[in-house]
Amino acid sequence: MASSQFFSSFIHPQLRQIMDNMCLFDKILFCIIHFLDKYLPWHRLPVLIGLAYLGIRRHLHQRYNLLRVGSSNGGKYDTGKFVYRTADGTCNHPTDDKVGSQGTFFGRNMPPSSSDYALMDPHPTIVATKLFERREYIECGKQFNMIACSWIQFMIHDWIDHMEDTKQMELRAPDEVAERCPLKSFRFLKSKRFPTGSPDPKFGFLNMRTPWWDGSVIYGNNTEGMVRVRTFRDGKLKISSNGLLEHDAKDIPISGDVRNGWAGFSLLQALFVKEHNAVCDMLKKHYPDLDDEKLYQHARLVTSAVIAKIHTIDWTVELLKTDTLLAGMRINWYGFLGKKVKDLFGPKFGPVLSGLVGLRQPRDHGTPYSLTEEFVSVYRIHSLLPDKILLRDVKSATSEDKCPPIQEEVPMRELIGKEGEGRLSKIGMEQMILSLGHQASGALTLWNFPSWMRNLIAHDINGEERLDPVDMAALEIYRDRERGVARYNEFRRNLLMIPISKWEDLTDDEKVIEALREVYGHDVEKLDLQVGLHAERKIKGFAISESAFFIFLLIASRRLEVDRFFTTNFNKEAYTEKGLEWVNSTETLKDVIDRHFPEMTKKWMTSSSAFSVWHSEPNPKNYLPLYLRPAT
Ligand code: HEM
Repeated sequence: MASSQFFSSFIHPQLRQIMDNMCLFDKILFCIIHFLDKYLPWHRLPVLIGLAYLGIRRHLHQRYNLLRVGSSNGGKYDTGKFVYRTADGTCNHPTDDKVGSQGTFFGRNMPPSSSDYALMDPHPTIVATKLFERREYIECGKQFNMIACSWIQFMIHDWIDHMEDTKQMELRAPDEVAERCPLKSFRFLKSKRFPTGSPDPKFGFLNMRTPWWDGSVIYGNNTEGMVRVRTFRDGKLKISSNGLLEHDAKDIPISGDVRNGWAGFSLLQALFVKEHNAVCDMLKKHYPDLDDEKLYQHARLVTSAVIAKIHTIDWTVELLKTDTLLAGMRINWYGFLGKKVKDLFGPKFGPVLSGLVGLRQPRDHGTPYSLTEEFVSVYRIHSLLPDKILLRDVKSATSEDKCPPIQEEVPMRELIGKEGEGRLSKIGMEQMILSLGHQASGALTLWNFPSWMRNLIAHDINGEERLDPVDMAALEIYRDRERGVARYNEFRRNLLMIPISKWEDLTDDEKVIEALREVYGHDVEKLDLQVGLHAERKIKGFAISESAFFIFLLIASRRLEVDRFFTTNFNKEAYTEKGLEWVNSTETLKDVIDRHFPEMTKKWMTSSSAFSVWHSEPNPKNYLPLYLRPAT
């Protein structure tokens, strides 16, 4: 009791109750990070101290921010019989065959919101109109390009998708904003709720994609999807002669996921189908006895691991451009001792020194794996999308040009769904990669939500157009509330962050503060999560908010350490020796682009990563220890 009072005196009053449930050791750790949050923000400290802070935070989030929702209803099985990934994500968890399979519950990082605000308070269309809608396109600078934007959609479609209900809901814009709304009202399907069979939480939502990092975005989420994309020859997947995705009789792309696609997304699917097929060729050359099934299975493991690695040590590093995160993400894959030591000794020194990949046993920290409602919410980042794509013309470039001149500006609307597929096939793969590479994505800030998405014809899981257009900006606000995701301040408290007590704690921008007052009055508790994440003052180098980042910190490691195929079965038997070499020698998206388009990056990319604007300067030399630096 006395120790409880002692520690409480250090802690913000609104966080004391959370701390009371911690063991003594965690209370001490919590006091350390709380002290730093108040007085010495971790991102201003030297890299090693910053890493220690993030290590403590990740530990606390693993203990207090992984909540189980419902049960998988699975059972024991013989892991020895399942040495490859299954089509629907079953048989990955070592003792429960259903964990992480298609159609299981989304988990949670915190309890469903306990606030009493009504579902329509304030009306989502008011929030969308007054705080979200793009007034003038704001770019995110040179840090993040349109390949990076397409990439994250490519990943989202690997991991998460809520099952819809058959019940419709209508949102009607209040008079106050109706004149300014492209849709005065719109209809959409509710998210389908299922009882969990347990009191806490009572209801949950199902994920229609497999949450594993298993490449389901190209391979499909079940047997039917897998059969659709395979050629059943030499392990390969279907691809058309122009290098882009093949299409069926209804002009729908043949790929693992076709919902809400656009040209940039389809382009990355095609690139990784090419990668899969190249892995098949390599394996067949070295192991001529492997049949179609084995070639497919090994190549799927290798390609999925390449995708996971690029996301970890290339994409995330561009999103969070700081030396601490550059080191942190490389440590996740290779460990503190770095790539050279891991190449020599393998994963034998444990997760900190040798990284998470190749661990002897998967670790789920007591909660079976799923992705979470809060994870979905922090990835609602549609403001990355611009209004148009600037097509660049290599043929008319001179030898002095660092960037090919603009040939045409294509509105985003024309690049989505079937129309987008048609445009992409005329543009061609090379010109599209190059154009997206040279174009910055949108910034994640208020008043930058694409206006064209406020009157959007969405596409269903079969790639077919929906009948009713939706206002995505308003729908995103509604979705978080419908699913019981905490509002901004409650979200922060649950993530052990200091809550805001006035608008000035969130931002220095007077115009934003005025707009927040207009929508939420003085009630900071009412602030919607999406608005808070977009309005929050950013850490230098971060494209996203710190509040969103702490969810990533937890989940980015979890996706690797919990998966049998990145831990116990990350070995020669599952991947083959040559397959492991392929994963090991591929570090970045640039490596993959170079493999398939050898001249492109040499000529047109000066940036350090294929995810930052290609004509930007390479990163300055950083001060990381040599062994932690990426190869140049
Ligand atoms: C042209 C490109 C895109 C289109 C047309 C599109 C469209 C949509 C639509 C219609 C929904 C479902 C809305 C609902 O009923 O709740 C959705 C959900 C979502 N989108 Fe996008 N999107 C695009 C790009 C992106 C990008 C770049 C991201 C970046 C991460 C993203 C992240 C998400 C997330 C996290 C969800 C929620 C999924 C869920 O509820 O399970 N989308 N998108």
